[in-house]
Amino acid sequence: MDIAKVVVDVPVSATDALFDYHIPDHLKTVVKPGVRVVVPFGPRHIMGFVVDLTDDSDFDKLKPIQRVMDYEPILTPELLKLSKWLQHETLCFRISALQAMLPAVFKAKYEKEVWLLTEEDALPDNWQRVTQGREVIPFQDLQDAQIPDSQITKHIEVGDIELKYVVKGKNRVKTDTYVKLALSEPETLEKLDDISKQAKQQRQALMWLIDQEEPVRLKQLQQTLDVTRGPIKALEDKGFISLVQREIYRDPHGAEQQPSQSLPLTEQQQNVINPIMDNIEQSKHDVFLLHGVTGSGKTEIYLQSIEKVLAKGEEAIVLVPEIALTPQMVTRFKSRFGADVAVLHSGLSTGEKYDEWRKIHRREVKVVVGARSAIFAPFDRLGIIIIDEEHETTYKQEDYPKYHAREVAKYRGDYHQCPVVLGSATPTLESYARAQKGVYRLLELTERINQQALPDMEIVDMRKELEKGNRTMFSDALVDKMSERINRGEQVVLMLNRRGYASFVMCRECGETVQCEHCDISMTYHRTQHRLKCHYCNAERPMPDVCPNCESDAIRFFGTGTQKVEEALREQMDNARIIRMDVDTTSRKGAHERLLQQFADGEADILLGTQMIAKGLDFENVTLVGVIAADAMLHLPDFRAAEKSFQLLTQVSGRAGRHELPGEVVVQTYTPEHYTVEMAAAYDYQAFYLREMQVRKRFGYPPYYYLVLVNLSHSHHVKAVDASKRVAELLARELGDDAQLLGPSPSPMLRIKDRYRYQCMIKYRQRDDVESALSQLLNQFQKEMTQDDLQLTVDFEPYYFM
Ligand SMILES: Nc1ncnc2c1ncn2[C@@H]1O[C@H](COP(=O)(O)OP(=O)(O)OP(=O)(O)O)[C@@H](O)[C@H]1O
Ligand SMILES: [Zn+2]
Ligand SMILES: [Zn+2]
Repeated sequence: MDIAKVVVDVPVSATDALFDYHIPDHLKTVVKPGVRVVVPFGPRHIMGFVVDLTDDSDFDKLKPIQRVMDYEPILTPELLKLSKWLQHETLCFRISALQAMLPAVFKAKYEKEVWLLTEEDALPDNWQRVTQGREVIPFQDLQDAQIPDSQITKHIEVGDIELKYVVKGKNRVKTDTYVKLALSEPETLEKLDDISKQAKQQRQALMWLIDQEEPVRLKQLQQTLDVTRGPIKALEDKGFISLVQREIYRDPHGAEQQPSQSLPLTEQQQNVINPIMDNIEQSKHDVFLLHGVTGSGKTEIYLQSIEKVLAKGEEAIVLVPEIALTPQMVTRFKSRFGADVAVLHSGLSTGEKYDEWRKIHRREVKVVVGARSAIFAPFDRLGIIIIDEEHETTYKQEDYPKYHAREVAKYRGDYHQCPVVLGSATPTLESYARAQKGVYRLLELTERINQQALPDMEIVDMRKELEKGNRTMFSDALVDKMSERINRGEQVVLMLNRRGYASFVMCRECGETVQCEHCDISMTYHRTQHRLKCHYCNAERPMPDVCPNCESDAIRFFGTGTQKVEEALREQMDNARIIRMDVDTTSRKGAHERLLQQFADGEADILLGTQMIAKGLDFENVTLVGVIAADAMLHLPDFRAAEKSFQLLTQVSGRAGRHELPGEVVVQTYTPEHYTVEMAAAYDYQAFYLREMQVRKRFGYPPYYYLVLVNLSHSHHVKAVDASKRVAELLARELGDDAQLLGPSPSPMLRIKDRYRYQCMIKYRQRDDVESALSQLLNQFQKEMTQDDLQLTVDFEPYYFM
């Protein structure tokens, strides 16, 4: 086969096809599906992915592949196939789909290095002339010496060498110094007399090294024997030992964990795990919806299912929402499966992500715990996929490809014939409805472990507080209960529902608010820097002293930011020790973990934070949860507002009373009569589901209809309006009879970053009714998108409507 089908790195629809290239003879053994190549394209050379090999082409006179970029496939055949499916499902470019599956290192600028895994003399002469005693050599040196690609591939395949990508700049493969004997054991013993009897440390180090089978880390030697650098240097100078640089993995999660054993399951847990285990045993693919109240032991179900999968010699993917990917969560997996676990999340540096990916690619780990993109882990013997907190909206990617990890999981589960487990205390309506219809298999855990009761939820009507004359942001009930806990040495979690709230600046004289110059939104006041920031475009400016409109000095900030709550809290409870967690206090790397650790160590009484503290935390000593503004997001222009509020209230109350001590929750709200608040307080998921389904049915929203959102933006308002009309016309003409077109209408945030934004929403039941219309739309507007400033996106199953 001497023709390669290549997806080239040019994201415009005219090029979104496979291109045929001739494979020159010297690259025959190297070019395989899943490797990247450099190919001529017009006047340039560009990168492309080989996705297939073939003998025939409809074209004669094919151009040749210029060179290869990878010497082993970086994508499996399954993932290549999946990229095609993604392209079709999300209407993205194939190249975007392929790139979404790989760590950023493959997109970034990088250099290649060749690492010797064998003794130098095992390599042919032409290699030794290049290596010259080095264990790591720049790839360029091989090319300069004109070593053929086919030879490189061969040596990689037999394991003589390994090729590594080094991101240019800071992220290098990380190394450490190792010590090994330079001579054989008898030679060493023979020469031992060269070392003076006084040099005890040198002798001791040498004798210890003789007993080691492998080179050891210098640090380990120094620590074990308590020797300084001097004696080591002396041994090296005398030719007894050599020091070499070896690769080590960055370990973002620190030291070894205490091993943990599986717990004997409760009867409910046993009933729930049985069907999953059957699936694993029979290599069957079902989608399970594990609906379990908070603290019901869902994680233990995941752990024991994975154990079974590993025993079968297969692999597991566990998805966890980004903000729940706390050290606590990671520890639960690492302590059960030790070094078999890789962790992938956005907090890692490019280099760290690449390290973790490589462990998977080389099959050095069997379990991946990660955020959304971990769904693309390049395993080839997948035995289970678990999505914890399946209702989390972060599983949907907002950039191209706009995929939902749940759908990718189902694709991969079907491909590998293995179970997919979706877990949540508050499943999405979509998933629960599917379970009701029998599309998913419903598994329920209705009790907490040890029959611990779910914490009592008290609803406080803040309007009544105001009537009573309480003008603070804390109700009397909340303050009393907080003091009580602090006096008893227990801890409190306080959540400010920040969405929809912020501290904005307003003039009390004329009512002027300070808006961002580029976006339709009030700027947010940041007390520490005494500056105003826009949360959409990051624009900043100093806090004005006088109103820009009327020059009055009565300009103040309003609203409830976490900083402001913290101050109020300090005023009201002067003996309380408070840790605040929000975007400002957690922006530095590792800060998130450090704050949680401090709280776990009892260094604070109150953990105050935004949504980011609602999930996954499991602190023994927390007996009170307070929610400051439960309804803050009930009224957002989003048909999921009620569902999201219900989920958040349930999640955050689940943080209390998870262990011996009983828990309590205080929910402050201005709309206590709203069914969402009432039903969340009663922990009545069923009732909420039924009620909310009626609403969805009445207004024609998911799960009764599918949605697709067409967003467009332009820097000229008139052009944006004009384009929106033409988009709507095309859609009205081309959509199937059963699809409903709504719009065009201005987006709720009309302007962001100086761009005017419009949208059309389509409701449909059959994909056939929308697919060809949307493809045509993208094709027709392609030219305007590349040549004019128009941006147009199609978003299936949208989560973001602003
Ligand atoms: N079979 C068991 N026996 C004893 N303890 C258990 C058992 N299963 C789970 N636990 C413990 O119960 C606690 C709650 O379990 P877990 O965190 O798995 O619940 P969860 O349903 O995942 O909770 P959430 O959804 O709130 O995060 C944990 O401390 C866990 O170690
Ligand atoms: Zn802005
Ligand atoms: Zn004013």
